[in-house]
Amino acid sequence: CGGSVAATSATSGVPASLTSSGTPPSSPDVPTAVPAGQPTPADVPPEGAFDPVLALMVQRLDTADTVAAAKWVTQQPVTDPAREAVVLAAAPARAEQVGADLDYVTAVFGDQITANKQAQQQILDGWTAGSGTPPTTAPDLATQVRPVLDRITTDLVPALAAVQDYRDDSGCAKFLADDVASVPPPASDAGRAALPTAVAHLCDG
Ligand SMILES: O=C(O)C(=O)C[C@]1(C(=O)O)C=C[C@@H](O)C=C1
Repeated sequence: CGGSVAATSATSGVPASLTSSGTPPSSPDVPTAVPAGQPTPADVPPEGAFDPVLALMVQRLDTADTVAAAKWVTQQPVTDPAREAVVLAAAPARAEQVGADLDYVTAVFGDQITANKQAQQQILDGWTAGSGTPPTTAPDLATQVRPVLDRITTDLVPALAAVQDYRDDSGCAKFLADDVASVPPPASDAGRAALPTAVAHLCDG
């Protein structure tokens, strides 16, 4: 017999399920619950809401010169994972004390460390490149510098608790940008360059 390979007859089963769709929903003459056409004003934090947070972030960035000096003199790398773990444990511990949001505090402190490293690196790169005079002495990191950072943690966490409810405001990012531009900035070029990193997670949107 002829060995035909292809099926030749149309299947008799008709896909009936596709034939009954396609009726559009009736046009919506039903009244809507929310009046249309009203622009929603942006939810904006109160004036100066982020000022205490920003002041502490600036203080923290202002430590970068001293931290960098200590690292230059003792020839330590910028990144100290063990110390980062200490900072990133202390911040949520403080958050639990003051009722701050743990995820918010952790995200913001991650940014503080990144920003501090960014500033330190810029300062160290400058010394390496021969701009400015590198230090020959520096305060001790463990006994003189890190206690300052620890004190800032103690203060920054409750300051974050005070603003955490504004982070979802539709006007948060714009308001924050204006606030950042209006507060006294970090003292050094490196600190000023790192400030956007420090504030990166203050607003969600
Ligand atoms: O304590 C240090 O050694 C710092 O450089 C400061 C800091 C911080 O921002 O807390 C930044 C980078 C290090 O990896 C650890 C901590």
